[in-house]
Amino acid sequence: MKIKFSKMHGLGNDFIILNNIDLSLELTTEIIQKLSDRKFGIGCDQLLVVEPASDGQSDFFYRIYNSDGSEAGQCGNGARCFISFLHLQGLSNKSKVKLQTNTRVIDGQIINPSVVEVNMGNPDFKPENIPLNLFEASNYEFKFDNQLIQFTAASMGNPHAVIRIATPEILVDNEYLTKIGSMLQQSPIFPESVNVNFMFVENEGQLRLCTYERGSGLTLACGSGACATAAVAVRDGLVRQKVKVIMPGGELEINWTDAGLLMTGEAIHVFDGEIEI
Ligand SMILES: N[C@H](CCC[C@H](N)C(=O)O)C(=O)O
Repeated sequence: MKIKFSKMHGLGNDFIILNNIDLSLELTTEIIQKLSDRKFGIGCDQLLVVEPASDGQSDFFYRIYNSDGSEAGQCGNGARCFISFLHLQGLSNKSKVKLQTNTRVIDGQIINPSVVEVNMGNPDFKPENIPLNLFEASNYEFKFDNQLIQFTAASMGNPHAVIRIATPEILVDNEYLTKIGSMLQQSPIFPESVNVNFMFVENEGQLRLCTYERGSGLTLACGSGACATAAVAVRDGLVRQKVKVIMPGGELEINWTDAGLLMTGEAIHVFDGEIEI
């Protein structure tokens, strides 16, 4: 079966986007892994699928798969590209769009053809909603190479752990990030695994972030990670409510308003294609 796709990215966090509004596509884990494979397929961090909404209030269902085939409840950079895709494909001409995921409903707005703002909602710090098998606390700690490492946890509709690092050099030590990230992901305290965010606070208006994502590993940017990290930093009094989050692939503006965490950033169309599945 031949299928059409769009390739898009937000700050180098890259996506294959498919239109499955008629629910004709049978996307097995094997097909998702093959499409996501950067050698044998098209290649992406996440595969995003347009489906009809089922909640009676949203415009579309926004389904999210990681490159390993696992399904996720949120993808911030992907949401901006998904909304831009809806316009590029003529699936919507509304400047404001409501999206249903399997964990949350989010509202997005086209600012211009390559910039989208999404209200990602509020963080949920309750361990049972992350999920995290620990008692409620603002900080948790674990041992790594005889070093005590602290983290906090929040859900943005997908699970996030946030580790504050002392020097920005750690953000380019991919071996260290991968070791810690995969260790936390495999820990029984995160029964649904976790996206691991490494945060360096530059000043009260700027954070640096690198994320070891659940199901995709190190990515160039993570929108839901930027939101979870900004929320933790604001809650801990480290930054102002409106903060620039700088990641290897670029930067996002995160503004924690009374309405929720507003994430504004690019949504870039790279190419369209067809592939046999
Ligand atoms: N890149 C995404 C994160 C995908 C989340 C996924 N890795 C998971 O929760 O399993 C973002 O921009 O928010």
